[in-house]
Amino acid sequence: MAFIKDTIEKLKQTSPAQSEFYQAVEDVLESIEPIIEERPKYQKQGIIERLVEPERQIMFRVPWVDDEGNVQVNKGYRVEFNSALGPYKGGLRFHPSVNAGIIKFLGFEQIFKNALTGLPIGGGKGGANFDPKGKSDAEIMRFCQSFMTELHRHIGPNTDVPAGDIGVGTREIGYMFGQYKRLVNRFDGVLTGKSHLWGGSYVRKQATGYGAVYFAQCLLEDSNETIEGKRCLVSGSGNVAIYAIEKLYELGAKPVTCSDSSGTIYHEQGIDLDLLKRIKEENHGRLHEYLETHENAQYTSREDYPDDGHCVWRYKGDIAFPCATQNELTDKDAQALLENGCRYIVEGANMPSTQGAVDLFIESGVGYGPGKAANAGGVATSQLEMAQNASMLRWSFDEVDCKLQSIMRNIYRDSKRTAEEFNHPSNLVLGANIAGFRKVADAMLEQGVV
Ligand SMILES: NC(=O)C1=CN([C@@H]2O[C@H](COP(=O)(O)OP(=O)(O)OC[C@H]3O[C@@H](n4cnc5c(N)ncnc54)[C@H](OP(=O)(O)O)[C@@H]3O)[C@@H](O)[C@H]2O)C=CC1
Ligand SMILES: O=C(O)CCC(=O)C(=O)O
Repeated sequence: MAFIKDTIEKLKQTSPAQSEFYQAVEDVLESIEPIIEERPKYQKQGIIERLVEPERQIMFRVPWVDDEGNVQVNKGYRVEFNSALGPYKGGLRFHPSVNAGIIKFLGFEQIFKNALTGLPIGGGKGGANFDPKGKSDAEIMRFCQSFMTELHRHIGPNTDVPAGDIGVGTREIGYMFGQYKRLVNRFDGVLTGKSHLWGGSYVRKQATGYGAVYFAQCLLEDSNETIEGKRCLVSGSGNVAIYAIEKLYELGAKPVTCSDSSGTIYHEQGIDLDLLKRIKEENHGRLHEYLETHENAQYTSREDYPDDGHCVWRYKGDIAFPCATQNELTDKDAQALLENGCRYIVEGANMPSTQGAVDLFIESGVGYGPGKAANAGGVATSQLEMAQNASMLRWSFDEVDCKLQSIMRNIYRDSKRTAEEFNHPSNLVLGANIAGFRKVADAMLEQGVV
C-alpha cells in the first residue's frame, strides 16, 4: 500500500538512524494494511501519522558519583508514546546499548501489547545507557536516585507508570521508589514491579515468563498437543527466562538451554533452576559459573561461536522461547530451528526475531507467538499491581496467577480470532497487530485530533 510505504519513508527522514524503531513500525504497519483498506476513516483522521510519533519524548542527563569518587554521566530517556487507552505504561531498560531508537521501538511495541491485554493502559518506555554489570550496590543506588531525580517530574500513578525491563529488577525499582517518595512525599503506585513487602503484587516477578508459557499452552492446545514432555530451548537467563523455565518444569517440559551475553549453557539433563537463580538472580553473576557445579553441561562462549545469531537456536528442541533481547534470533537461526524440527516459537523478549526470521516462521506454518502477544503477561500483571495499589488492597498469589492465565488466554483468542477474520488463520503477527491497533485507533478517533 503506497500510503504505508510513504509513511515509513517519511519516518526514516524525520527520525534518522533508528533502525530498530523502523523495524517495529514496519512490522505493525505492513500487517494492518487490510484494516486500513476496510476503514478509510483511519487514514483520513491521520491515525497512522499520529501513532508513529510519540506524544512526548524526554531526554535527560543522569550524573552520579562512582565508588572512586569520579563523576559519571549517562543519558536518560522516557518516551510517552500513546495515552489513548490509559496512562503511559512500560518498563525502564538500563543497558549500554540504549539509545533513542531502541526506546522508541520498545515504546511503540508497548502501545499494541498493552492494548491486547484489554486493560486501560497506554504505551511508554524509558531507560538509560547505564551498564549495571560490575557496579557495586551503592553505585546502582546512586544511579537510580539520580535517574529518578529527573524522572519524577514526568510520572505519576495516573500519568505514567514505569516498571522494569533489561537491567531493572526489584532492587532498582526499590531504589527509584525510595527516591520518588522522598521527592514528592507520597506513597503511591507510581512504579510497578515493587517488592511485595511494600506494595508490589504477587506474581509480577514471574508474570512475563509464566505468561509466555501460558500463551504457548494455548498455541499447542489448538493442535491437540500439551507442553508436557516437550524439549524446550530458552535463551537469556534474566527475569523472563528464569520464570519461563520455572513454569515449563511445573508443566512437565524439559528446558535444556539458557544464555547470557557472554555465552550459552546446554544441559541435556535439564537446566538446574535453583542454581540458575542463585547465579543470576541472587548474585548477579555470569553463566559460565554453572560449570562449577555441572561439569557435564556444555558452555559455548560468545567468542567461540563464530556465527552471527545465537548458539541456543542450533540445538534440537520442540519449542523455542527467545527471552533475551531484540534481534537475537537471526534468519540463519530460524532456518536452523526449522531444519532441526522445532515446531513452536514463543517470544518472551521484545522483537527477538529478525524480520527475515519472522517471515520464515510464517511461511513454514510453525506455531509462532509474537512477543507483543506472548510476553504481555508482565505488563498485564503490572496493571493488576496498579489496581491493587489504587484500591489499597492486596490479592493472593493464586488470585493474581488466575487472572494472568485468563488474560493470556484472552490475548491468544483475540489474536487468533482476528487473524481468522482477516483470512490469515494461522498468522498471529497479523492477528495481534490488527487486534491491538483496532483498540487504540478507535479510542483515538473518539478522542479527536490530539
Ligand atoms: N521484565 C519484564 O517483565 C519484561 C521483559 N520483556 C523483554 O524480555 C527480554 C528480557 O528481559 P528481562 O529478562 O527482564 O531482562 P534481564 O535483564 O533480567 O535479563 C536479560 C537477559 O538477556 C541477556 N541479554 C541482554 N542483552 C543481550 C545481548 N545483547 N545479547 C545476548 N544476551 C543478552 C542478559 O545477559 P547478560 O546478563 O549478559 O546481560 C540476560 O540474560 C527483553 O527483551 C525485555 O524487553 C518483555 C516483557 C516484560
Ligand atoms: O510492566 C510493565 O509496565 C512493562 C513491562 C515491559 O517493559 C514490557 O512489556 O516490555
